[in-house]
Amino acid sequence: MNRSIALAVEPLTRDAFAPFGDVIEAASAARTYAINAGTTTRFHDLATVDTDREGGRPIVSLFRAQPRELPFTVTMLERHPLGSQAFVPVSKKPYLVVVAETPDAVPRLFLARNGQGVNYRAGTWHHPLLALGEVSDFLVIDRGGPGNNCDEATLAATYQIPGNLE
Ligand SMILES: NC(=O)N[C@@H](O)C(=O)O
Ligand code: NI
Repeated sequence: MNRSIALAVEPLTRDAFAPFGDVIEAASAARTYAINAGTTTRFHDLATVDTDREGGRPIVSLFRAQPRELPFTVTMLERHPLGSQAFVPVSKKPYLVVVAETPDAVPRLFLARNGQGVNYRAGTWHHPLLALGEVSDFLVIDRGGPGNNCDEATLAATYQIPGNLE
């Protein structure tokens, strides 16, 4: 059995996540401006929802995720070739994001905190939702429609998410 490779956790930032998609947070807004007579601030255009391929449409769902036990072994990744997929936490609980350029590349492990959301670009290899600590709700914006929109890959190596993420 091959040894499992330890992953180093990185803070989730717009620039670090750029190869994989968007970070949904106020700090990532290209444009921020007051609306509604100054009673509201708009953090504009944080992510691109790309769901129209092959007759798809954007849908909004709620995911209620059970927390994962750490340490956790990453053995598979998935991608959605026909559309983007965004996760916005309803709470401020941290959660984990695992992405990779290809199934053969060493994955990147990001810690999302303080309500940060992510939008996986269509085709981005990622691990299914990894909530931490308690049952966590996420608003999910992704593609509804015909066709296969989920490819899974069993990884040639396995990767360890450590128990202590601090
Ligand atoms: N299966 C499903 O809708 N969820 C996954 O795509 C995920 O990334 O969590
Ligand atoms: Ni997914």
